[in-house]
Amino acid sequence: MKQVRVEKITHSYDGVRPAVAELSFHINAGEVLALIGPNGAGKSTSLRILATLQRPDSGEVTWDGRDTWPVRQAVRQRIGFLGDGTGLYPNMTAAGYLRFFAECYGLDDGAANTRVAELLATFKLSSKAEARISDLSKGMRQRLAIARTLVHGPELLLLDEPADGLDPLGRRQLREILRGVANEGVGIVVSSHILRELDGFCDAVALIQKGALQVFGPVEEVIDKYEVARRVHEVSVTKGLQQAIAILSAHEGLIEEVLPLTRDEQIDPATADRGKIRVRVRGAENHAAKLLKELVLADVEVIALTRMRSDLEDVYQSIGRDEVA
Ligand SMILES: Nc1ncnc2c1ncn2[C@@H]1O[C@H](COP(=O)(O)OP(=O)(O)OP(=O)(O)O)[C@@H](O)[C@H]1O
Repeated sequence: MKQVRVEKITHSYDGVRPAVAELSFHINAGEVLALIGPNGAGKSTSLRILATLQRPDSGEVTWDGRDTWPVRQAVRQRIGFLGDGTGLYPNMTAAGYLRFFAECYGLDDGAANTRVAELLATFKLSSKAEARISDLSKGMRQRLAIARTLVHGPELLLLDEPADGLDPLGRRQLREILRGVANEGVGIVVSSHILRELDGFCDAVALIQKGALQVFGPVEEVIDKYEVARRVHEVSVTKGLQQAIAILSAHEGLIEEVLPLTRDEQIDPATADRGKIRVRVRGAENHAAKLLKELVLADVEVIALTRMRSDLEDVYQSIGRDEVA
């Protein structure tokens, strides 16, 4: 497939309140689309409809312009789907589990063994091939569940909250793996209610809220459209706070907050010598670097300068939503 389009899908489970309403977005081959929204926004419903597991009340999902519902059996062969829960069998070995699915998809012994070995290697599970699933860590189990969705070489991968519960290292590994899968031409839709999980690795983003689309487009366009021109940074100062406030006010004029360095401290922002300043910094990262240099040259003791929010979080803030973590 080249492009999958969700065209004005509306679906209600109770016939009263729509779980998704007039939702439209698309995914191109080789792209990662982040489907973001708070709990209950309609992400899982959208993914199930995309997977042809549920028929929308109205609207359609098309593959290269053709409605998928009449040909759903064939389309399902071309989709990898990870829904709520991993669907792992705890008593199987990692390799046995993948081989089982490879056989379900009709691969012969030789092809199945090759595919299983490839997937175990891609998902960094080769050393655990003969380990029982119940003995794997959460991150490994999650990787195995995703590996299973790729056994049959799908063209579209639909993953419902795949990063849920993974630690930062697990999330980074997952991103790298999915980026690699997308680079081979697979279109990927990943849902999450946590913006930070998906920032920096998806190509396009669809933000949904109460079943309705708020924003859709390539990440860069969305960021430009919502004029995320100023990024919130936190400057931690152990000496020279007033000097730092003066410099940052003169340059940026947008100090959001002055806070104590630690929770136990109480400070008066007008007189304190140490503290944290939250400031909206204009433009690219190198602008922050220039400010840092100026602070240091003015003898301000800066112990850290950290970006507080990701670009997508700033987009979300600028459309006035706060339900996404
Ligand atoms: N099988 C179902 N029967 C009845 N209502 C449902 C069903 N599945 C979802 N809903 C309702 O549809 C709406 C959208 O739910 P959905 O699971 O698609 O959202 P979500 O964004 O995936 O949420 P979460 O992040 O909590 O998984 C919610 O109001 C939910 O209660």
